[in-house]
Amino acid sequence: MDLGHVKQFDRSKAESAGPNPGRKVRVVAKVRGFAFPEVEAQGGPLRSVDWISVNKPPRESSEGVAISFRDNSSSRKESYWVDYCYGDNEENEMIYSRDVKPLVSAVFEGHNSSIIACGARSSGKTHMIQGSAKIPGLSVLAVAEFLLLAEQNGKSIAMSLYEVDHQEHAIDLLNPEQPAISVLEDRGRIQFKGLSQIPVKSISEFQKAYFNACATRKAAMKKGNDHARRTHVGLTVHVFSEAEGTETGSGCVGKMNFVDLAGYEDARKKSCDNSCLAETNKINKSIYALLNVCHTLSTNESRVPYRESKLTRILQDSLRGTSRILMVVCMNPSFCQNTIYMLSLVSRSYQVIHRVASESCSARQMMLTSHKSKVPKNVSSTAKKLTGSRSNIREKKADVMKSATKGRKLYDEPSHSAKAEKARLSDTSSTVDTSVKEEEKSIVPCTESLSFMQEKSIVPLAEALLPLSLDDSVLDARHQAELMVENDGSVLDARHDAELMVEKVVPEKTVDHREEHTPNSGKCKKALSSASIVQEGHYMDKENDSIIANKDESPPISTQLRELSNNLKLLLSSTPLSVKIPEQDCIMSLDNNQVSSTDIEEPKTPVMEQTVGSIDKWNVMNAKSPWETYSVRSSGMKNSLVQEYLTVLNTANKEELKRLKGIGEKRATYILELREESPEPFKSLEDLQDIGLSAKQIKRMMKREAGELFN
Ligand SMILES: Nc1ncnc2c1ncn2[C@@H]1O[C@H](COP(=O)(O)OP(=O)(O)OP(=O)(O)O)[C@@H](O)[C@H]1O
Repeated sequence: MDLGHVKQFDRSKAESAGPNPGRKVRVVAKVRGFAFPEVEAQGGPLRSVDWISVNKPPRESSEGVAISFRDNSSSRKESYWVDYCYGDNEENEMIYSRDVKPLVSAVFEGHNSSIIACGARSSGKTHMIQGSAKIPGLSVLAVAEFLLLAEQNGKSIAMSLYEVDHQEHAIDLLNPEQPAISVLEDRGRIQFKGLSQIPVKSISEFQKAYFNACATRKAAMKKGNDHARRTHVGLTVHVFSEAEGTETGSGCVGKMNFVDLAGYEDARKKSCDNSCLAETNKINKSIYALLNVCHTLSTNESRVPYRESKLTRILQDSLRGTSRILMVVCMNPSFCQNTIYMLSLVSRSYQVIHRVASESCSARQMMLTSHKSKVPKNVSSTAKKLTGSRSNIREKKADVMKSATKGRKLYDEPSHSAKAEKARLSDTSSTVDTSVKEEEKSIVPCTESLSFMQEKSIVPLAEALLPLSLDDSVLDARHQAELMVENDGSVLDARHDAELMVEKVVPEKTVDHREEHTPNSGKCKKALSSASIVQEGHYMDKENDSIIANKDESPPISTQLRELSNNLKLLLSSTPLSVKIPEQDCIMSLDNNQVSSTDIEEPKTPVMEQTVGSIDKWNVMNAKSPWETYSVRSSGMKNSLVQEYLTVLNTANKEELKRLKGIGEKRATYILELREESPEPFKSLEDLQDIGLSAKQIKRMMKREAGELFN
C-alpha cells in the first residue's frame, strides 16, 4: 500500500492525537489485511496493497488524508478525504486505542456513541467490529474497558444484539424466538419492544453470548440456504448507574453502538434473480439512509431523516444530542469498485465537516446573524443584482420546490455506468483533487472565506456550502413545524395558525401596501409568533440569504413572512391535508404586523385543515372533468378508509381487532400491548411494520379490507 506522504507524517504523533473532541462525526478508513487464502493464492506473504494510495498534504497544520485509487480505466485519479486511514497492517488494537477508547470513557459521562463500519462485501467489517478468537474486534476491546470502568465507578453494563434485514425486520439475536423488535417513540424518547438487554459481568460472558448469537445467525442463514443474505448487525453496550443494572433501561447513563453494516453491493452488477435484486436494492437503501443521517448530523442540521429506515430509528437515540459517531469505511485490499463508491459517500461527510467548520461557520453566521454590519459592500451589490429580478427569484423558487419534493437525499442509488460514475466521482470530490496542490486549494481555511465571499457572488457561495442548500433549509422549516407539533400539543395551534396565515398571505403585488384587520387577529398574532420561531432558528433559504445580504438592515417583515409562507406551503404540499374555502379574509399587513378585515375581492387561497373528511372539497371543485372528480373522490375515499382503519387499530377492543383481515389473536394482543405503552401507536400504515408486518403484507391487508366493501 502506498502511504505516500503519510510515510513522512509522524504516525506516533497521530496515535496520541485521537479523535477531535469537538466534532460529532469522525470519518476514518481502514484497508483490510489479506486473508490467508488470498496470501496463499498469491504465493506467499509478500502481497501488498497496490491499488490504494494515501496522501497527507505537506502542510502540517491541515487535517485529514486523501485516498486515491489506481484505476487503470481512468487517466485521472480521484481522491477522497477522510480524517485518517489505517493501513492493512494496522490491526484492531490500533484503531481501538486511537479512535474508540476515548469514546468509551465519554459514555460514562453520558455521551452516547456509535461505531459504524461500512464498506463493500468482504471488506473486513466483521473482522474489525467483532474480530475473532485470536484477534479481538473493537467491540470486545471496548467491553473489556467498559467492565473495568464500570467496576471502578460502581456502574454496571448490559448488552443487546440485533439484526435488521432487507425487509426492515429487526430481530433480537439474543432471543430470536421473540417477535420482531418494534421501535416506539414516547415524548421524544425511543423505546424498544422485543429487544432484550442481558447483564454483562465478564469479558468471557460477553464473548460467549456475542459469538454464540452470531454463529447461530450464520448457521440459520446457511440452513435456509440464505448465506448470500445481507443484514445489518447492531450491538449495543448499555451503562447503568446502579451496580446491579436494570432491565427497564431506566438509570441508563449512556450507550455505545457497534454497527456492522451489510456489505455494499451494486445491485446492477450482481447476477441474480429479481427477488435478489430487490433485496440488494433494499439493503443498499438502508445503508444510504444511515449514511444520510450521519451526513446530516455532521452538518448540524436540525432535520435529521431518522425515519427513513428501521436501523436509523433504532439508532436515533444514540446518534442525536451530544452523541459521537465514528464512521469507518472498510476497504478491500484488491481492486473493488464498490469500495471506491462507499468511500466516496462517506468522504462527503468529512468534506462537509471541514467546510462547515471553516468557511460556513463564519460565512453563514455573518450572513444570517450579523448581516447589518458585516456583509462586505461588494457582496451586497452583487446580491442586489441577484435579487433585483423577481422572475429570477421565482425561477429559483420553482427549483427549490422541485428539489424539495424530490427529497433531500444526499445518497441515492448509484449510477454505475462508466460515464455517470465518472461524473459523479468528480462531483463528490469537488473539493478534492489528485494533486496535493489542488487539494490544498480546495479546502479553504476560515480566514480565506471572507475574501472568497468578496470575490464570488452570494449564490455560488451558498451553493458551495453544502449544508446550506436551499431544499434542506426549506425542509428544516417543515421539520421545525413538525417538531412543534410533536413536542407540545399546545403548539399545535401555532402550527395550525401558521398554516392559516400561510394561505392567507396576500399575493405578492399587493402585499406591501395592505392594511387590514380580522376577527381572527389573535390567531394571526400567534401565527406571527410561530413565524418568528422559525425565523429565529434561521430556517432561511438561499434566496433569503441573498435578500438579507441585499440590505444594510433587516429585511422587511413582509419579505420574511413571504419566505416563511413559501416554506410552509412547501411543507403542506407534501402532507395529505384537507382544504376548505376560507369563510373570512384574514389578510395581514406584512409591513406593520397589523391585522384587519378587508373586503378585497380576489381569488381566495384555500385554508389548510387537518380533517380528512373534507379532503376533496376544494379539489373536486377545481376538477376539470368527471374523470378528475372521480379520481379526487377515490383518493379521498382511500384516505378515509386508511384513517378509519388506523382509528380501529388505535381504539378497538381485541374482538373488534380480530375482525380485521390479517389480525389474529397474536397480533391483536400485541396491538393492545403497544397501546398500553403509547396511546396512539398507529399514525400511518407504515407503523404496522412495528407489529411485524412487511410493507407488502400491509398493502395486501388493505386491499382485502377495501375489497370486502363490495362483498
Ligand atoms: N485485517 C485482516 N487481516 C486478515 N484477514 C482479514 C482481515 N480482515 C478481514 N479478513 C478476512 O477477510 C474476509 C472477509 O472479512 P469480513 O467477514 O470481516 O468482511 P465483511 O466486510 O464483514 O464481509 P460481509 O460484507 O460479507 O459482511 C474474512 O475471511 C476475514 O477473515
